[in-house]
Amino acid sequence: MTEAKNDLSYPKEQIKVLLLEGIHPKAKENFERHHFVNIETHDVAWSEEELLEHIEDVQIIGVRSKTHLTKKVIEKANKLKAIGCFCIGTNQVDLDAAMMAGITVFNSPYSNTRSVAELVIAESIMLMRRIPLRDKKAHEGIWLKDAKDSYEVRGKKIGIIGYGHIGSQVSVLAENMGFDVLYYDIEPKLPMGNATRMESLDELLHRSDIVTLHVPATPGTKNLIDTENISKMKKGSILLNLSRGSVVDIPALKDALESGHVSGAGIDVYPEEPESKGEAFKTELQNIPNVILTPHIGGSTLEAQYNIGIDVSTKLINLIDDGTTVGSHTVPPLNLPKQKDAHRILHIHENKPGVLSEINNLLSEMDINILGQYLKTNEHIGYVVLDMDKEYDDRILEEMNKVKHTIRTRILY
Ligand SMILES: NC(=O)C1=CN([C@@H]2O[C@H](COP(=O)(O)OP(=O)(O)OC[C@H]3O[C@@H](n4cnc5c(N)ncnc54)[C@H](O)[C@@H]3O)[C@@H](O)[C@H]2O)C=CC1
Ligand SMILES: O=C(O)C(=O)COP(=O)(O)O
Repeated sequence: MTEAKNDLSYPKEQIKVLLLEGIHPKAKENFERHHFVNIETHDVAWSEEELLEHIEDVQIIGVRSKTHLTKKVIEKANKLKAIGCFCIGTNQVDLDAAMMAGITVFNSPYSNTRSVAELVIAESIMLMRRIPLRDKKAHEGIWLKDAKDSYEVRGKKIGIIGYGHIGSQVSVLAENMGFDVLYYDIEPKLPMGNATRMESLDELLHRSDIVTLHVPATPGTKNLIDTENISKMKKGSILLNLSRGSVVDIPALKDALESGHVSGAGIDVYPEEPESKGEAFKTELQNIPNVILTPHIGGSTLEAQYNIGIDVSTKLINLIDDGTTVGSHTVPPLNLPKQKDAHRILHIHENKPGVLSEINNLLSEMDINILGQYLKTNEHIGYVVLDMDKEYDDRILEEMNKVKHTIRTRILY
């Protein structure tokens, strides 16, 4: 067990906020409006070495999809209270390490959903009409006017793999465009509109004219679309991947595009992606006809980035101000009322028997009256919040920290 960490409710100017990867300025503005002053921003992602060098004084870090917060970084981040993923994916953070260090991790689960879904529809039409080739030729001064291999999307089958926030939003837009929508998810999901749930991935692959991926990066989705599954796709069908680079086996897709088994692809995410804007980029899919390659910009619209900036910074500010963890992927989610005439103890501990009774005994021995008590646990850790009506006394923090299995204690006063 690591040593428990103490945090007092100290002035906000001492809280260092580090925002990486060009997070929208609205986030910084929001922190400033809430009296945070020590905010450092950078337009690029940081490497593990850079993080290891600077993470020790950081209390709040904001990243997008490129900065990897590994176990090694988290173990060095002694003061870190919270990580904000200013995006949907959280796979760039070692969530288990963060949880066991009592670090709250937030993301923005809906703010760029629509942006991704719109791009899926746009690319579906562009690829069904073989626009990449005709666009290239027109730029080269060649008038390629014909209807060869060009189809409407109306009446075609779009197969959505992963029917979560983005997949179901694609479903609604696609149906409105006249697509016949099929979907497959490992969880039971109700259909939107007239969409049809497929019993198996195989069934979806066999039936779809366009297959679009909207699953997270997990061990279960690694190379989900490999040679075997590509061979189950309809001849001449199209593949879209705007989810994560790990989901598609790129050499297998390249072979299928070259053989014509897959007639087009829209790829936004790659197994290896450059860290920052303007860097060189290489993929085996370059210069293959009817392939749209985009630099991981599915969620990159001004609307989405603005909304994400406000959403995640607000969650981080609420955590600091009153301990609220709603939306957390690590510390159990608690929605807390504002403190009123009380000090608040926030205690994160390993979820082992006896912790709560030890805390309650301790408080009663110290003659502390509890005005409100809130608790949420998950399989590994517990989060208990106690409002007390007593003058703040340094000993409380010290004693709370001695409670067995304590990970972190913070007091707001
Ligand atoms: N290109 C970009 O800029 C963006 C990419 N993304 C990616 O899109 C992913 C999906 O986002 P959301 O829809 O918001 O996530 P979500 O969590 O709402 O939905 C994911 C769905 O995938 C399902 N799923 C998981 N494993 C599966 C499997 N093996 N087969 C079938 N279904 C499976 C889940 O049950 C869930 O319903 C994110 O995890 C992120 O990686 C998200 C936003 C922007
Ligand atoms: O929201 C996500 O998961 C994304 O993939 C978008 O990532 P980004 O913020 O553009 O680095």
